[in-house]
Amino acid sequence: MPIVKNVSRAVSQLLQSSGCGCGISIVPVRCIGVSPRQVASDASFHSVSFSESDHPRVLITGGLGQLGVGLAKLLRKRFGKNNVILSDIRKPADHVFHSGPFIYSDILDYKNLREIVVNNRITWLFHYSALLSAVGEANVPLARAVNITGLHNVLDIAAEHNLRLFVPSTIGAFGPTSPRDPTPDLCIQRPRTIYGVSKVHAELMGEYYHYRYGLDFRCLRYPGIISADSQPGGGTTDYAVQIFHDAIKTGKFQCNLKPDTRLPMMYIDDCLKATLEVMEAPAEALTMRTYNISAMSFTPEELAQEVQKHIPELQVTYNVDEVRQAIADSWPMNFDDSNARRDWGWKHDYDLPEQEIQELLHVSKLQAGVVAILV
Ligand SMILES: NC(=O)C1=CN([C@@H]2O[C@H](COP(=O)(O)OP(=O)(O)OC[C@H]3O[C@@H](n4cnc5c(N)ncnc54)[C@H](O)[C@@H]3O)[C@@H](O)[C@H]2O)C=CC1
Ligand SMILES: CC(=O)[C@H](N)C(=O)O
Repeated sequence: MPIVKNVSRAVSQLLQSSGCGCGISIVPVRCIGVSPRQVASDASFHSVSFSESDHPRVLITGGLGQLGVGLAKLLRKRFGKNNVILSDIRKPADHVFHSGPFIYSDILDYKNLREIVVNNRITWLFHYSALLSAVGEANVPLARAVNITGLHNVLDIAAEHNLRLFVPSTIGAFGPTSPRDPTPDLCIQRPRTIYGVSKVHAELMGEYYHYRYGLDFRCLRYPGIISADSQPGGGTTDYAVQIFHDAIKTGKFQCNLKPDTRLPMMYIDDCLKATLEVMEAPAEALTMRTYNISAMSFTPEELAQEVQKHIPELQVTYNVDEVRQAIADSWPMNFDDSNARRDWGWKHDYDLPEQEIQELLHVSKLQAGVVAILV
């Protein structure tokens, strides 16, 4: 399974593209929906949600976080710019606002969400809104509202309007009593964070709606996701993103986890690829509705060593955050994703060492850029 060498390609990619802030603008939406929730007790939604010859009409909730903008970019390439609507409760950066449709949507506002789905003839919904593990522990009532009540709104609207629904779960859906190395799809799940509890709830509710109402619910348990052009949203695995930003900006990085804390991780391109692939997979290929996906697994110390190959002057220190450390110690160290590989052909790209010559060329370009920034 994944060793630190496997991180090479992702590290190179991340360091190359590191940077990017968030500018902003606003698009208010009136709330005019009035009818009550309508999931009939005998409802059945087994038909496909759009004509196979058409592109899906996509809505992404919580789209301005670490993952949503990249997902929109990928989906717009595939389905057309105007078929993919990003939404959030925050103002989008200028470049995001100008890159395709954006709309305000608070997932706690059921009527507004339904209005958006109806008016835009949405057929696929990617539900990204959430409070992540560390910020969730800091504000449990809000995490409960967004991650659980918000999910209920999304599930009802998806069932009512026959949507194909993707909800990401996480390595955080497991806990200290789960097998940790590796963690299979089906095993004991007793997480000890509100984030983890809400994600187990999402997995179970989505599957229940699938079997009870025929909702086309699809769910992947993501590892910690590393990216360079988007900021992490307050999770336990954030260090693995922050190190790239700090390495480029200051040449110093203070890690809030112990150096030997091993967690499953994935480069963002692999994560988004998997998300699109599972949504496009024929229903008959899916023997389950919730799958682990895996790529690599490393510790802060191993990642730091890898980054130092590109930026030897990077100084790494450790100042452990007890809350995050306790969370990390209860999470999987390696993820077993053999079911995803078997059922719908999941295969990650970012773990193979690059051809030596490519790497050398890449590194020298990279070092030139880094020196220019640091001087
Ligand atoms: N980034 C990661 O490493 C991982 C992410 N995931 C899941 O993927 C999804 C996306 O993750 P990230 O982009 O990293 O999250 P993030 O925390 O960066 O972004 C979440 C977004 O949700 C929005 N949001 C909060 N309250 C909302 C509300 N009431 N209505 C609408 N939007 C609201 C926030 O404004 C934010 O832009 C989440 O569900 C997360 O649990 C799962 C595993 C790993
Ligand atoms: C792994 C996740 O779900 C997220 N990045 C977090 O650390 O909370």
